[in-house]
Amino acid sequence: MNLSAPPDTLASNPTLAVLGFKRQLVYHLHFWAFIAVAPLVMVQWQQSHYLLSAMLILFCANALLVIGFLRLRDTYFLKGRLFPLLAVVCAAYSTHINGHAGLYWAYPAAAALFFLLPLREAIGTNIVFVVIMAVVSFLRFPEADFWRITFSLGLTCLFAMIFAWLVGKLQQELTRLATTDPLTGCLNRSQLADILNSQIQMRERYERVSSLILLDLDYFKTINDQWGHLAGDKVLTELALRLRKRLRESDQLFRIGGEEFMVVLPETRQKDADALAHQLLSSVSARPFLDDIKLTASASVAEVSKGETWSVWLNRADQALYEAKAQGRNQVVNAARPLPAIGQGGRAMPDSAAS
Ligand SMILES: Nc1nc2c(ncn2[C@@H]2O[C@H](COP(=O)(O)OP(=O)(O)OP(=O)(O)O)[C@@H](O)[C@H]2O)c(=O)[nH]1
Repeated sequence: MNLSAPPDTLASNPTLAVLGFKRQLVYHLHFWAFIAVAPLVMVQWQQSHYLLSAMLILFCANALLVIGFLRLRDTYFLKGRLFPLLAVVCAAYSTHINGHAGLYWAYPAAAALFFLLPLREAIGTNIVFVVIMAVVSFLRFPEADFWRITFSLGLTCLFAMIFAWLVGKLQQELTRLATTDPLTGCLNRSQLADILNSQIQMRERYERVSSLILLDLDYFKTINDQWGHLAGDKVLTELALRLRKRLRESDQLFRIGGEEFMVVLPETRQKDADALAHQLLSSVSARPFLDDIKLTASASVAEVSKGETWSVWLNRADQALYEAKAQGRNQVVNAARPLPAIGQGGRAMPDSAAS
């Protein structure tokens, strides 16, 4: 059996990258725990500690299953629940029968729990663990040792908890930075394919139809030229605020280019998306930006069609936006619906002809 780590492949988006790192962490923890514990099965057996030996066999079997499932099925066997349970029970029982020789295993076990379980579960499990170890130490060792063990194990848990909490925060912050545009706080292109694909799946599986709107400011270059880049930035920030104000919580707002935005509207038909696009354009033109910068925008609307890929869907919207610009700007154009595929390729049909 090949026990090397699963291959590192480049993740297609930041969320998948974080999941990939977690997978590697779980894999390595189980792998090295297996290497460390497997010889102890024999040692405990030779010392006639059959129950402990059986528990360690279970621990090793679980480690092998987790490693195997990660490699072969890309899933996390029992979500790692057996590792903490067995580690806690084995460490406590081993301390009870082996004294200090068993106690040493409590420290790596306590730290490992923070990397395998969600933070709250790890804290709860470690509290139970420290209490069990305190009881075992109280029964097994002199009082001075009981205090030393309880406090040193408690401190180990505390340090591991702080570290795991900070790593979790760092992961969240890095994911946020990698998936959002720093100027406007909108989503950036990194998750665009995944989010459009999930809407396509809703369409294919449940007939739940989504639409998207592309919105692009008109003659934005002149704003930069006339008022400066900083004013241009402020206009973009205010635009994102105005758009967000009009959208629902479930809608997703992307900044996909300099002054181009995209809104993904789950469970929204073309007709409703078109009405919303008109309202968004009104929210741009109704009031000047930064008190006296008057602006308009152009938009396109595209409802997802059966069988199309996200790039075809986005491309149809792009073409319609191009038309809105070409037809004089400050207007909404509905994307052409694709014709049903004949043989290899279907051609797009204008919306008016489709309806
Ligand atoms: N201030 C600012 N300007 C940006 C940013 N990103 C892109 N731009 C500018 O946006 C302008 C886009 O210009 P064009 O693509 O010609 O589009 P436009 O002037 O809006 O013209 P139409 O789209 O054809 O109506 C360029 O001048 C870019 O420099 C940004 O983050 N901040």
